[in-house]
Amino acid sequence: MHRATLVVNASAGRRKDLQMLVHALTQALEQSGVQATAVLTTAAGEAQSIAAAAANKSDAVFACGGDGTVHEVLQGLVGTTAALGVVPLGTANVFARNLHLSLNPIKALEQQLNFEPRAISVGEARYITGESEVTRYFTVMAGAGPDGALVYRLLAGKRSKLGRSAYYAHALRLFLMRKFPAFQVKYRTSDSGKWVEQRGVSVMCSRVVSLGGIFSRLGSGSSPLESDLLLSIVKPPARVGLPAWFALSRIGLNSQNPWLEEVRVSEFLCTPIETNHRTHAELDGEWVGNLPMSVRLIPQAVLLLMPKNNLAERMT
Ligand SMILES: Nc1ncnc2c1ncn2[C@@H]1O[C@H](COP(=O)(O)OP(=O)(O)OP(=O)(O)O)[C@@H](O)[C@H]1O
Repeated sequence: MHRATLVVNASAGRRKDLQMLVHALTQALEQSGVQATAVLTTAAGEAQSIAAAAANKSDAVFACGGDGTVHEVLQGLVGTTAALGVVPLGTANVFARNLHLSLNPIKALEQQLNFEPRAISVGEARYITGESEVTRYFTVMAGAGPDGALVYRLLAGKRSKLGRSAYYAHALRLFLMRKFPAFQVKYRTSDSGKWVEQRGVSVMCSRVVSLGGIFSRLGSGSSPLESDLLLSIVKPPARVGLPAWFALSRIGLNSQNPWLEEVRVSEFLCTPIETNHRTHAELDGEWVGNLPMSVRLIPQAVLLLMPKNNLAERMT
């Protein structure tokens, strides 16, 4: 690695020492012989264009923030030759945890100086915003239903102030108390290639081993190295399906849950059934809008800094 850009979410987590930290991160790169540039965001959504502009002049672009920052930086890097790196400064840091990165930002950066770029597949979601179709990529998860409603309610600034435990408590209450209408889920199985139709009150498509905290077993067991998508569909009614999903996943009995279908797919499409009800969708923990949404896997879409040789297998 000769040149690296740090894209820093100036509002991630609850850091008061950000300026000093950015200086220390830049120094750590320079001391390793890497020419470093740091750019701080000034507004939500800006990390994407900063990363896209940095991609053609950097070997690696580090998303310094939480999963929302990784998500934005990813949008700017798909299809480029710059590798994605992560410096965890967020609240949940699910992607960084799944990469087995230290949660100490400097240590995480130093770890990745010994990593190598490896092409990974990413999810691609398409949905409508206003009049236009939007395409976005994800590395942690895509979901619709309760998790979409959760991130819709917990807007970014408020969420950061809440911290992890308050966030989980809020999530649990919302999942168990709110009404969630059924929507249609159409998916193509990765083994037979057949299209199957199902009704769901929640879909979750995870690309990581663990979503962390109370979500750790809900949509777990996938990896960014896998060449298909792991889809978890909770079947209606929500008042039975959602508590059963929470309870049985905690004790490792997902396979015994009659209200849960876990299937490996190459693509899926979620469409509302009741037009007077909105079903919220999220990507990597960021609210993106309402159903309909279609999702597929884009092979070898982006380079990710990963442990060398067999250490990478720890992600699977
Ligand atoms: N300068 C900024 N001012 C306000 N919001 C910003 C700024 N830069 C980035 N954001 C927004 O902050 C939001 C949250 O960022 P991020 O996900 O990185 O942190 P987090 O929520 O603390 O971490 P995690 O997602 O891991 O829990 C993102 O939606 C991003 O668009």
